[in-house]
Amino acid sequence: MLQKEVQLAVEKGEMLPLMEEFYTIQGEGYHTGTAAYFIRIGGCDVGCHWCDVKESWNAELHPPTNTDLIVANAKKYADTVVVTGGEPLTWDMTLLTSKLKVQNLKVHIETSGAYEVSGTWDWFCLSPKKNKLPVQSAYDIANELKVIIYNKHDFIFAEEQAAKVNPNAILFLQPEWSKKEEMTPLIVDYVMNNPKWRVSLQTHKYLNIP
Ligand SMILES: C[S@@+](CC[C@H](N)C(=O)[O-])C[C@H]1O[C@@H](n2cnc3c(N)ncnc32)[C@H](O)[C@@H]1O
Ligand SMILES: Nc1nc2[nH]cc(C(=O)O)c2c(=O)[nH]1
Ligand code: SF4
Ligand SMILES: [Mg+2]
Repeated sequence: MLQKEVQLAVEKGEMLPLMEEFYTIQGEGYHTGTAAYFIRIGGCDVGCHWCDVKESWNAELHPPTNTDLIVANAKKYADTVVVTGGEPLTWDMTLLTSKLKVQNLKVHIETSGAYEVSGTWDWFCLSPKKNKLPVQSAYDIANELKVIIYNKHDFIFAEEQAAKVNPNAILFLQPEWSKKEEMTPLIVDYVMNNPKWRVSLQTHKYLNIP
C-alpha cells in the first residue's frame, strides 16, 4: 500500500500500529489470573514518568497492521482479548472491536481514558493519570477503576477519581512497580481502613510471564 493509503487506513482504524500480541494470564485488576490474548497498540502522549512500556509511546516505531490479521490471530488462542498499549484510545477502536465481537470474543480494554471513547467493550478498565485526566464518558462506562500508587499523595488522587467514576465500578489500588516495597504495606493498611478499595498487584511480573 502507498504511504498515504496506510495513513488513511490508520485514521479509519482499519489498520493499527501493533507493538506486540501475546497469549498470557491477565496479571492485574478484576480479571487477574484468567487467560487472555493481549494486543498492544503503539502510541501514547500521556507521558507517565513511571510507565513500564515506554517503548510503546512512539507509534511510528510500530508497523501499521490490518485489523483482520490481528483478529485472526486472537481467535486462535483465547475467548478473551485485552486491548492495551500505549494508549489504545489514541485510535479509533470501532472496527477492531466490532470485528472481535463478530468472532464472539470478549473484548477488554486497559486505558487511561484520556481520549474520547471509541469501540464497544465488555470490560473497561480505567487507570486515570494526573497529567491527562479521563474524559467523562470513560468515568461513566468504567467497570473497574485502577489507580497506581507511586507516593502518598496518590491515595488522595485515588479518592478524587473514585468520586468521579460511576458507582458500579470496582475500585483497585495498584503499587507502582519500582515503589512496591514502600507502597504495598501502605496500600494494605489503606484497604483495611477503607474496604471499598481492593488491592491489585502486577502478578505477571511475580510469575515472570509477559
Ligand atoms: C502500560 S498501561 C497501557 C494502557 C493505558 N495507557 C493505561 O495507562 O491504562 C497498562 C496498565 O499498566 C499500568 N502501569 C503502567 N506502568 C506501571 C508501573 N510502573 N507500575 C504499576 N502499574 C503500571 C497502567 O496504569 C495501566 O493500568
Ligand atoms: N500479564 C499481563 N497482564 C496485564 N494487565 C495489563 C497489562 C498491560 O500492560 O496493559 C498487562 C501485561 O502487560 N501483562
Ligand atoms: S497512559 Fe499508559 S501507556 Fe501511556 S505513559 Fe501512562 S501508563 Fe504508559
Ligand atoms: Mg503491562
